[in-house]
Amino acid sequence: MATLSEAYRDLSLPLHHIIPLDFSSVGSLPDSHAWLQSDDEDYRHRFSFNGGSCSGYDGAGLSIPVIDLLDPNATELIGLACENWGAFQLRNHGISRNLIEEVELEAKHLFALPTEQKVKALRSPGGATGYGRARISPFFPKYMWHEGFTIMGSPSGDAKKIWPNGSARFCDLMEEYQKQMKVLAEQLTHIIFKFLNISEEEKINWVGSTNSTGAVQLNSYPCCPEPKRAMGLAPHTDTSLLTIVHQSQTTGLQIFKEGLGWVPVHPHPSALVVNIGDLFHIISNARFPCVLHRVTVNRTHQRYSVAYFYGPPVDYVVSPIPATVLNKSVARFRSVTVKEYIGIKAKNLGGALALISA
Ligand SMILES: C=C1C[C@]23C[C@@]1(O)CC[C@H]2[C@@]12CCC[C@@](C)(C(=O)O1)[C@H]2[C@@H]3C(=O)O
Ligand SMILES: O=C(O)CCC(=O)C(=O)O
Ligand SMILES: [Fe+2]
Repeated sequence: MATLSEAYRDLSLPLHHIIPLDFSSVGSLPDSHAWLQSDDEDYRHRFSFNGGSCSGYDGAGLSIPVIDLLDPNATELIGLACENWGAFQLRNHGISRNLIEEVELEAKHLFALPTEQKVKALRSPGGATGYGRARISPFFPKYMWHEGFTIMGSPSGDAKKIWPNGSARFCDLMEEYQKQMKVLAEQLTHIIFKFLNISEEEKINWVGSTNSTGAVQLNSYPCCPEPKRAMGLAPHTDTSLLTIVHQSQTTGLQIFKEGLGWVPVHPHPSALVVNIGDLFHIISNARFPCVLHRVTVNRTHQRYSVAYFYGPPVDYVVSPIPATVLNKSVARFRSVTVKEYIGIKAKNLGGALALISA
């Protein structure tokens, strides 16, 4: 059984799309990081989303729902949020506040290190884990105001390069976080299957298996001298089945909603953000949108987030589930292995779903 890291092995990126800027050494926005509004809009159109205003938001406070996992109607509320928004915020999710705060603190320590120390764990061109720019960097004309650290399973190989004498605490916390996030992701997957009326026979046999895939991405968006012309994380959809995000108390995350434009996802101290990724979009036969999202930056507050990406084993064949196909009478996507889809997405990003449409 291939691993998630192996799925990325042949999808090599040039070093300039991996090495982040030394943000501490610049006092003004370099041209390489100065975006025109059209850079973002052009890209959004390539995802074939129509309507909505890109810059102005007049949604009168509308945003994704905040759902309590202990609510007796949680299944219905979560299912409707997936249909209407492709995302929601989740309270009473069962992950201890202490663990989340400790993981955020480790991320802050890591990103506060001098660049020469962080680049010791630079992601290699054919690698999947370690320090670097977002993988989507080559699809955009400008670089993002962002640095990331990707973890798949034990981060000890990368962490030891940064802290040769003491990486145990970082590693233990990241492993515990992945363990707990996996349980939550499985619980949400079961809830969503129930909402979709997926019967026992159709139930996907990998949920709860050791082969499901998970990855953690620590994200940092440093304070930016010209935030209006910079981009934290460019518009993208996640490749996962679903993604669970903890955001620090600094605004920046926005999701694109037809008719409304870019809608902010305000940090809620006790909530995690859950969003539908491409794989659930395929499985649900497009009943759930895979939500397009981006991150803006600001002048005074460094922003952090911790994203957990959950998906089936990489050899698993993903296709619209018959119960959901019935609703639309025809399957909108052909079958594809997760590994094959990762490869198509790495070459086509927003065009990947169109390339597997049936
Ligand atoms: C499992 C993964 C999803 C991700 C690629 C990765 O291998 C680890 C990093 C993830 C991330 C985080 C920032 C946005 C994103 C599009 C990217 O460039 O790297 C996602 C990737 C994804 O969802 O495809
Ligand atoms: O920083 C955030 O809030 C979102 C991060 C994100 O979209 C990602 O890691 O894929
Ligand atoms: Fe994302």
